[in-house]
Amino acid sequence: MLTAACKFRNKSGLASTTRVMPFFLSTSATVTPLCPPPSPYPSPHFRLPYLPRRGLAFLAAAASPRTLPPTPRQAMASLATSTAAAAAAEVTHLSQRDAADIDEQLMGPLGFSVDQLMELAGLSVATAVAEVYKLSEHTRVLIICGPGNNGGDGLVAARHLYHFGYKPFVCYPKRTAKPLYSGLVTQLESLAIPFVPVEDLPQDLSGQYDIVIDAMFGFSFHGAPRPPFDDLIQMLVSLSVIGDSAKRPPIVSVDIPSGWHVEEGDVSGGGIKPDMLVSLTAPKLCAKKFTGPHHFLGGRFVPPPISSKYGLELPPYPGTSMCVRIGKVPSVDISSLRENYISPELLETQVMPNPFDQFRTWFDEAVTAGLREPNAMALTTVNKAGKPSSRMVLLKGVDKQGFVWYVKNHHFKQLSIHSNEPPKNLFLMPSLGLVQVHKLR
Ligand SMILES: NC(=O)C1=CN([C@@H]2O[C@H](COP(=O)(O)OP(=O)(O)OC[C@H]3O[C@@H](n4cnc5c(N)ncnc54)[C@H](O)[C@@H]3O)[C@@H](O)[C@H]2O)[C@H](O)CC1
Ligand SMILES: [K+]
Repeated sequence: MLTAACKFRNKSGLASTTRVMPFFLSTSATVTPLCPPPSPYPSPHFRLPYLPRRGLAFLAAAASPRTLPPTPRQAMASLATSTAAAAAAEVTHLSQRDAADIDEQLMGPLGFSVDQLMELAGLSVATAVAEVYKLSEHTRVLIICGPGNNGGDGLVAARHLYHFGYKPFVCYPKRTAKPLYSGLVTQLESLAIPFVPVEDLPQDLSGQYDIVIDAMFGFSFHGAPRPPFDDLIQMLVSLSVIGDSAKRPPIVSVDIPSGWHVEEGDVSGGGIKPDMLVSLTAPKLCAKKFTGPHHFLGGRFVPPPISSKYGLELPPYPGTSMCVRIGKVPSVDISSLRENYISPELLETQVMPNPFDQFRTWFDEAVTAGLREPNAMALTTVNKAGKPSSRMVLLKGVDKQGFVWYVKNHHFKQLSIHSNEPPKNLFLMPSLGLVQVHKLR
């Protein structure tokens, strides 16, 4: 019997297709030990014969691109970010002065343009948001942008979030009449991203948005916030006081929680309490006072001359990631871990008549999607007393005659393959949303 439900997305995570795998029943139980394979896989290895299909049934499970689980690569990146977080106990925090100095040097002798840095900063914000707040539960994102570069980071993040599948809304009340900013606005308009005037925002943002990004002020903020940002900050403060985090959109602050003193933090104690902070280049001193669950670093552009001049101790970015978690990894509520599967139909006409051909196609897709060890399968057997046991083995081949896998010699004795109950194998291909169960008689 072979069952599978599959949703597939390509490496970029932007395209998806839905697949089904037929059940099939076969008629007899035989397991043929084959010639010992070459080292490093000790003998014996076994081939389950291909047997004629008796019937077909279908399991349906699929999802839109918005609800797909992370690819293995993303999962590994998350793991790496966590590992990096643990390793980065001591991270440099910058004064306001040093932050501004570094900015000047990057855009002076080090040859960067503000557009470049802002693009990378905004991309970091978008990727960090997407890493923590999955599309399936957080679709509508309000980005509140200030008049300076922090606001520019927000505009860039809005564009990337749109391309990641989120639905951004932008509140940008004090527009800067420079080509960089008007270009960013035009880009968002071309994506039909709504610009929401301050007066049209509801006093309580919790009903209309799933995430609020605070891109009002960064490291050049000083004094008390002037209108309309004073009211906007208050709106975010009222959100933070809703005790039940499940009932309010999380607040993500870009570089600095707006209204906080850049070095001293939330001096009055009545400021924004963001759930997530994405520090850019390096955390500023105020980040020491950040107590939310998610602190990320972004702005993967710091060249060695800056690192050595300022003695920057920063965690390494994992792989190709644009952000890295810093600080403690929050403990996960295991019961809340779930994927939402929307279930369109799965049609018999969409699958290949021969389930082994179908398996092979999906297996190749799993490899292409970067799944780690897609040939790992759980093999379950039942002994004569009816006691089941499972172990992980590696698939070493599949053709029209069956599946081939290896186990060590002494493990073979424990397989109980000659009992009445036929062996089953199980493939878990989470990045494809695929579980395949094979049972042969
Ligand atoms: N190297 C980097 O890390 C990069 C960071 N980026 C981002 O840029 C900001 C800093 O940008 P900057 O334009 O210097 O300042 P702000 O965005 O913080 O805001 C300046 C803006 O705000 C006005 N303002 C200041 N105080 C107040 C106040 N009390 N009330 C109202 N308005 C105020 C001021 O007049 C200016 O108009 C950094 O944090 C990062 O987010 C770059 O994008 C890339 C390089
Ligand atoms: K901010």
